[in-house]
Amino acid sequence: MVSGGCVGAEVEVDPEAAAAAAGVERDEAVAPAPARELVVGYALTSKKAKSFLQPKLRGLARKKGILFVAIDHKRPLSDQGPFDIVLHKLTGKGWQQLLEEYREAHPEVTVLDPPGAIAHLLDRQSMLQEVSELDLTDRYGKVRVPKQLFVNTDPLSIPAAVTRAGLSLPLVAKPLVAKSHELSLAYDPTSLTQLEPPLVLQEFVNHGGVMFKVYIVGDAIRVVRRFSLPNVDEGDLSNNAGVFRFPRVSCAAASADDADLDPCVAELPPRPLLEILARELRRRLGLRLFNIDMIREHGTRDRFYVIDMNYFPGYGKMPGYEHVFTDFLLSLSQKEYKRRPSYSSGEW
Ligand SMILES: O=P(O)(O)O[C@@H]1[C@@H](OP(=O)(O)O)[C@H](OP(=O)(O)O)[C@H](O)[C@H](OP(=O)(O)O)[C@H]1OP(=O)(O)O
Ligand SMILES: Nc1ncnc2c1ncn2[C@@H]1O[C@H](COP(=O)(O)OP(=O)(O)O)[C@@H](O)[C@H]1O
Ligand SMILES: [Mg+2]
Ligand SMILES: [Mg+2]
Repeated sequence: MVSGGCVGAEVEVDPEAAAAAAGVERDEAVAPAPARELVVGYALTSKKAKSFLQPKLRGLARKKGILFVAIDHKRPLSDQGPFDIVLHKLTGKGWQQLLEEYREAHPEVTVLDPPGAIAHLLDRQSMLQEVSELDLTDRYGKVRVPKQLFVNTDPLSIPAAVTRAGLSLPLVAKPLVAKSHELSLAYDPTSLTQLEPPLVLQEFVNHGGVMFKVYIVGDAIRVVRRFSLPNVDEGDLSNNAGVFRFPRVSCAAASADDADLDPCVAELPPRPLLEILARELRRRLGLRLFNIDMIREHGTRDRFYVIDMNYFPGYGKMPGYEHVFTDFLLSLSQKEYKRRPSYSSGEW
């Protein structure tokens, strides 16, 4: 039975990430502050601006010669600025139009990230396409995508479509649009007819109730563990009928002792595997700001699944994000952008 557990509660952050947050031992070269202020225009919802532009980020940025300036997303950008970088996470045709006009007039300005690249992650079918095609297997492990099926037909025909596609229950039903977080779990064929397409149906993979949020900021990678859904066993399948909505609880960071977690479940994915995955996805997607939701198949050590990807996620919850982000912005201003990947983990 899937409980309404706190999906998303952060349970652990790597000690080294904390050290990195303190700026104690960081192994990447910190780009020197620019001669003049680096002006970063931002176009974000008020919720996003509040969660991302925390005082600790603004303060450190100021010290490093970086100035965040709000963009009026209803006026031409050329009448505002000048900007060195435009940072955005807004939808809407009006904004896209203004941004494209600005990019044509100002190719020298870095846009984080280009709308065409962001588009890959806006729906739950295309978002995992590159991971699926990459089919990463190396000596550190294997990274795949669960079997999934896009359905946009009469709900009564979903059970037959699932059978034809060879998907096994239980299935996670996810709205096609990534911004919608109304997810549910279907245990039996009949419950599939209660679903509301368009949806992506994804095989549920047992993963011991812990997932990994892999945050990417340029070359930098940070991994945190979050509580996730518990395993589903045969009993659940036979004792449950119907569709179970599970709450999207994006809990604030909560520290918890690793000892509470089975080490086989809680061990972070191998660093070299994440570095290859991140490098490949940056290249294939043309994105610098995204995260990867990853789970380890229960009972295995090195078989992983990517179940979700997000553009410009909640970096404010990532310990030390203010250091990672300001170094990244400075590296862009140097235009060399030759940092060694910075990685912090308590276990690598
Ligand atoms: O705000 P937060 O901190 O919950 O961040 C959300 C992300 O949570 P996470 O960083 O992964 O823990 C969240 O990630 P999940 O989809 O929950 O895995 C999304 O990226 C969400 O953006 P959107 O609503 O899908 O456009 C993010 O919301 P926005 O604030 O970017 O709208
Ligand atoms: N295929 C899956 N197998 C197991 N658990 C899953 C699967 N897909 C999603 N989940 C669980 O549901 C949560 C939310 O799913 P996700 O695809 O990340 O949607 P959202 O974009 O709302 O975060 C995940 O963090 C994980 O706990
Ligand atoms: Mg997710
Ligand atoms: Mg998501």
